[in-house]
Amino acid sequence: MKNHYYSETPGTESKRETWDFSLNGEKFRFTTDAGVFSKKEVDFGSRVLIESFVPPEVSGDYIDVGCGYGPIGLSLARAEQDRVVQMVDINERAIELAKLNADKNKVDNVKIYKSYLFAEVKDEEFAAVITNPPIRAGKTVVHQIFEEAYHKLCVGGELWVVIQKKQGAPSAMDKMEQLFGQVETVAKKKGYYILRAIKV
Ligand SMILES: C[S@@+](CC[C@H](N)C(=O)[O-])C[C@H]1O[C@@H](n2cnc3c(N)ncnc32)[C@H](O)[C@@H]1O
Repeated sequence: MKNHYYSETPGTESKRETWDFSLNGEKFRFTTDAGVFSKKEVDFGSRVLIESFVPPEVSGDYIDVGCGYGPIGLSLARAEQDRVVQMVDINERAIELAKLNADKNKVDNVKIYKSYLFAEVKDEEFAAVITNPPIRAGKTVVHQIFEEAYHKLCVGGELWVVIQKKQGAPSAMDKMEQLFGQVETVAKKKGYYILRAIKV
């Protein structure tokens, strides 16, 4: 468990790298490290999610669950500076990097902290829950994110998920439909599905 990207404290020796990356036409400089997800470049699925995302009509904060070193949350926060984007992850090294990356990229409208799923999240009534979920943590954890997201969203709030077909997109869709009463495939690219469910 220790060396997986979803460990609380990665056992692997730190080996930080810094690189530039454009997301939705905005330039970012990210520092990543051994023991965090997709450390060489922004994950393709996360990129498709960022590019497909359409802000919900309702006002309120967003939360990026399993934020890693921060590409999704920071990109959404830069795009919508009148909202606060909360970013949580279980991996302490990822949280440290997400804070550093927020600072270096001058993104202030974020609140970044360690949390097992929503365990430390005190706020309710989010306008959007966005996640590239930790598939390797297992289906139970992924589906738990959807369940807790439903309770943490305001009416009109939206759950946005990126998931590969081969990593469980069909069962994710079933679970989201069960909880929200509907689910929509907003985009499909190279086997990655972008799913959205609205709390009505
Ligand atoms: C697929 S990665 C996505 C990371 C990041 N959002 C990105 O786009 O690069 C999933 C993330 O979920 C985190 N994670 C795993 N289990 C978790 C849990 N129980 N609670 C919170 N985060 C968790 C992992 O540490 C990892 O950073």
